[in-house]
Amino acid sequence: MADTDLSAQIKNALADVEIPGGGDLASYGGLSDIIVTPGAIAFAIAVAPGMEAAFGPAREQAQQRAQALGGARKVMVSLTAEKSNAPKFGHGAPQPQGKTRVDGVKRIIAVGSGKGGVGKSTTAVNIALALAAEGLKVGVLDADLYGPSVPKLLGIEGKPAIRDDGIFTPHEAFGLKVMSIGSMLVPGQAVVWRGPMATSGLRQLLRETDWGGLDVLVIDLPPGTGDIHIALFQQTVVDGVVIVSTPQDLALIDAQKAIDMLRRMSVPVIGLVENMSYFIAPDTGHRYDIFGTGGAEQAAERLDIPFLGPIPLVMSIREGSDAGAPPVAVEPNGPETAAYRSIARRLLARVP
Ligand SMILES: Nc1ncnc2c1ncn2[C@@H]1O[C@H](COP(=O)(O)OP(=O)(O)OP(=O)(O)O)[C@@H](O)[C@H]1O
Repeated sequence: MADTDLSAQIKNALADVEIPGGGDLASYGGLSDIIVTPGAIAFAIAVAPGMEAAFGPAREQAQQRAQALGGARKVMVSLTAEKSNAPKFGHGAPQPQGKTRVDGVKRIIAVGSGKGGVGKSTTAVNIALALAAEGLKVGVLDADLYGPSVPKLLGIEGKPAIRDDGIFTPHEAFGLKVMSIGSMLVPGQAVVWRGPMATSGLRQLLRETDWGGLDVLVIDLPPGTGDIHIALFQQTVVDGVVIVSTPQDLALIDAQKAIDMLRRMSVPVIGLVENMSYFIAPDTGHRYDIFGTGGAEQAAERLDIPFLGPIPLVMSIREGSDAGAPPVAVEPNGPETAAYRSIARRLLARVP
């Protein structure tokens, strides 16, 4: 059945769901679009602040109706309450209330960037592998809704398994437990996963996955600063964020914005990684500082955050990434692996 037909059928079924104060859910103004993908159904019910509990039974029934029609798809129905007074953040502001840890995950490290295409996902995956090489149990959550590339980087295909109780069983690759928001999307559909939909999707991937006891979960964030970041940092204890930048100035200015946001939200910045920092000639092994290296290190100093290290621009990183064979896993003795491992060790020194 076409996704649009199923979406319409679900909406019809919601006409039987009564909401507090009278009326039915299908005609309720707070019901979002119903998004249907090959693996998931997602929609949100926006309610007035304080009405979350009253709407609980309606959400439950909506979930059941959608599940009955959706077959094996994972159903995500979220209740969202718009806060009338948006929280204010500032330097040294108290942590927003309600941040919790994720069951079975000791530490969460997020990897972000000011802009896209700087190699954030590549860095996130290889840092995760480098942490695993230190003997830690590591997972990766790809939260980059607008360009989920972790499955390709780790050679993962298909959807994660879902247990009878609705909990995801993550993929496994090179010893990592892996979940990607990409497996819930169909190409071109990311744009409709806005606001509450995207954030509730992320929340479920994070909290309804059997991570099986991790020392560290590495989250690959979308580039920039958006809804996903704000929701994650408000709801979940993130132990620190690594910012990836390239040496070019523009990327650094964008990185600065990301760092400002983290400070305003009282999320610790672990440090800055300079990706594609210098070029190693494959034939001679010579190093060339093609962009004038050191920009990120100086920027880190200026911003008063630690510099975690440079990663070279090397063909093997690109080729290995495209082939689902990340260098840290497949070339444990290569120079690029040494760069990632040194960054991982500096990172560990900053996150207890
Ligand atoms: N150090 C590197 N050397 C060579 N190529 C690299 C390096 N880092 C990343 N790349 C390549 O650059 C491209 C972009 O990398 P990646 O997808 O990790 O970026 P991103 O910042 O996550 O992008 P997006 O914002 O689109 O998610 C990929 O083709 C990747 O293989």
